[in-house]
Amino acid sequence: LVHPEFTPKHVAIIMDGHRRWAKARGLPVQEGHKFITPNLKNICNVSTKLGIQVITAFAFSTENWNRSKYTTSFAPIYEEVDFLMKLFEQFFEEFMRTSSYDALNYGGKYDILQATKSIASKVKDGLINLEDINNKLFEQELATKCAKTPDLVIRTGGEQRLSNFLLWELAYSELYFTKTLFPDFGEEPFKEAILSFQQRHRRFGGHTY
Ligand SMILES: CC(C)CCOP(=O)(O)OP(=O)(O)O
Ligand SMILES: [Mg+2]
Repeated sequence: LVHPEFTPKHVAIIMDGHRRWAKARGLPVQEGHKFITPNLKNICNVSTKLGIQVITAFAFSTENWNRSKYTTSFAPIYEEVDFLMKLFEQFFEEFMRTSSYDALNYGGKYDILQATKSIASKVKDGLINLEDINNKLFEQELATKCAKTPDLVIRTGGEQRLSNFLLWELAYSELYFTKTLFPDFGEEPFKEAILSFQQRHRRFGGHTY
């Protein structure tokens, strides 16, 4: 990697392409999802070596609840979702000690709306004044607390969209899209994303060349 001093401190990852990977091999979709834990573990280990402090992985969105829902006479069955939830339980058991955290049942618009409602009710109750509302106060109301905005967001699987992920936090993050499906997203493709970041010229809307 060139310029190690320009390594991003916070990398967000939209893990995508699990089902396509499985279908291309004639496997059940769960075989694609199974790569979440080992690949994230690998990415966290590589990140530690590179000096990346935080990994935020988009693991399950508020919209993902509608997956493989079919109803029996008793109740809706969420086969794929149940499998993913069990996978996340295993993930948290393995990962509680690292600084990676998972965006689970997360939606950017939902988070912005709940922060807005919380602030509005505090203004109504006289706890804060309108003139107190600024970026810092708003960010404290977000579930993510906007602790550290991602320097880089990577999306695997070929799509080039944010899918309602970290809509406030990604204001000036560098975007990196790769066709590589997440099950194939190992150390080398991850390092290619970091190398691409290191060659960017971030201006944050400010100074010109
Ligand atoms: C829920 C999420 C981690 C799964 C990401 O992969 P995916 O199921 O969207 O896979 P496809 O984009 O290939 O359908
Ligand atoms: Mg997908």
